[in-house]
Amino acid sequence: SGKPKLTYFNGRGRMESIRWLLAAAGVEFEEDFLETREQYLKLIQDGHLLFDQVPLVEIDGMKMVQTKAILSYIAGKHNLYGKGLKERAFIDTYVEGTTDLMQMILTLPFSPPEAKKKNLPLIIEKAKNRYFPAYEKALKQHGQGFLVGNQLSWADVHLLEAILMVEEKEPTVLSEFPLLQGFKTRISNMPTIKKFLQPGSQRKPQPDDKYVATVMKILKE
Ligand SMILES: N[C@@H](CCC(=O)N[C@@H](CS(=O)(=O)O)C(=O)NCC(=O)O)C(=O)O
Repeated sequence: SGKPKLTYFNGRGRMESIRWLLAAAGVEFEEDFLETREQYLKLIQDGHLLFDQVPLVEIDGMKMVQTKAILSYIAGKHNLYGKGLKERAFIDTYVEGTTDLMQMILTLPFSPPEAKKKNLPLIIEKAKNRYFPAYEKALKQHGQGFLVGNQLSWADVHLLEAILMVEEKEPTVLSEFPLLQGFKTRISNMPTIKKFLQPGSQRKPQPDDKYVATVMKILKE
């Protein structure tokens, strides 16, 4: 069908940033949800998972794995990777920061209850005192509507995803960051992103116990 095909569990995990970026680029995609360990083992036996891991994205005749490689490919293909080496370097830097922040949140549901209780406040503290101040400063210094250059990039999409994810845990997290508040409104209202934020889109809900149990069952972790 020509549309990229995403193979992953029916939940956010590492694949959610790929859904965001494809949606922001206005690219329709199909999804294959892993529900059983047999499905996962068959992908491995058929030689589709280079490192026996998902996300798997079939795109342009390639079976891509490794989330960052997939995201970079999509960003490069859809003009979301800036203009030139320096803009791309800034985008990579900003994306690594939001990756570090989102990775903390991603692992929460798979942590034991006492770790969850301890780590959530630490994540909010890092968001408020390390990550969001950095992006507030970046927006202030760049003085444009976007983090890099004068157009939407992978960095903007990734930061919006991270802001919404932290707000799900702490709704007032942007109260000290006026530029990020404006950024959130501006980027959320871009047509392709606005559409992805509407109910009924392929955006996934927060992970619940069922999701965690399914992933553990499939991966036997
Ligand atoms: N660096 C890889 C890591 C992928 C990864 O660890 N995937 C997990 C599933 S999840 O963490 O995304 O939920 C997996 O397939 N684990 C199976 C295994 O590592 O044997 C990426 O970014 O894609």
